[in-house]
Amino acid sequence: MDPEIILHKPLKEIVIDNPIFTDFFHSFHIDAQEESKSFIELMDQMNEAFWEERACSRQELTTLFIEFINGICAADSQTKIENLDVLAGVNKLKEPEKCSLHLQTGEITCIVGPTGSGKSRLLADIEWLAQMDTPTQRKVLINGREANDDTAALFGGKLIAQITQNMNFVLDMDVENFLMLHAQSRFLPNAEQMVKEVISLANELSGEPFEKNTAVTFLSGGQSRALMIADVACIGQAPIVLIDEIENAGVNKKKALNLLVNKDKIVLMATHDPLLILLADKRVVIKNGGMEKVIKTNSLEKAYYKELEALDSTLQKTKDFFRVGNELQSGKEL
Ligand SMILES: Nc1ncnc2c1ncn2[C@@H]1O[C@H](COP(=O)(O)OP(=O)(O)OP(=O)(O)O)[C@@H](O)[C@H]1O
Repeated sequence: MDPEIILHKPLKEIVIDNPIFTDFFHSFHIDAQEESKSFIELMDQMNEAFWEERACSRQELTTLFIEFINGICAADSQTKIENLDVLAGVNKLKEPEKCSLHLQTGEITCIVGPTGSGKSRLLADIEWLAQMDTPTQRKVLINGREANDDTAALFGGKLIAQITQNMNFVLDMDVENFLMLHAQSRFLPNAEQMVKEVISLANELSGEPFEKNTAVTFLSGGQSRALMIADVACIGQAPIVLIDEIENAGVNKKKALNLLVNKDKIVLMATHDPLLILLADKRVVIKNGGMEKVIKTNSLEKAYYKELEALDSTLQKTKDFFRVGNELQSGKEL
């Protein structure tokens, strides 16, 4: 964030990009949300009454604003997640794990392994910011440093978002109000616009569209997951997203992952789905509760993904054909 650029940017864009600036403008009674002038342009047109009311000079306010920008830059560099490491612990037999795991922002990593091998345990260790205090004795590092409650506190409870198969709502509220509540709790100045975007994205991800006034308790499993993914991507600011098996969730998996990765997050996903596995940048193989090896998706696998995608699309078309009550008559319908 360059102060020189911020000083010349329309105020309404500044607060959309970084809502925390709203506080600064608010304390000087400046309505930034509607202001298309830049800070410098605005200062140029202010009269004596403006400065008297605020008990400061143009020079003082500009200095304060630059200090505020620098403060945000310093906080940003502290709270920017670049990578996460899971240092090897032990498997279920208490033998040392064969490898550690390194995750980077903008990358998708899958966790693969047979049922019961320990995929969810690995996600739980990260969610827990394990420090050799779980059965696996793994240690989680964030940006190379031991993660603890203070690390989580730096993000105000927004460090990690989790999306699982068994997500149910118990809230008696419609989709729009639910999202609005979340957006407002994150102080997003463009909450209404963001809520609209989340609903439209969720409807793109889910096979069965829903309305903004649908009660969240009425959403199907797939619709809930689609809503959660769109919410995590757009409103939630967590830089680390853990996903436990979305393969049967009734969402457009590829779109969902692209959406999350475009927002520059670390995405780690336990899955049995070969499409998701090949869509990822790499995968960690779990055996007997231990990390066995990390495999980078190679070019052959990436090419094979295309073949698999064509098969998957045929399967999807077939599912859609039968689930709306069609029958095969001539054999040419599909
Ligand atoms: N290294 C370990 N040490 C001790 N217990 C472990 C270890 N890894 C996994 N476990 C335990 O093994 C059990 C099964 O693990 P988990 O539920 O993570 O498997 P999974 O691969 O997610 O299974 P599924 O594919 O069925 O969802 C859990 O009780 C988990 O706590």
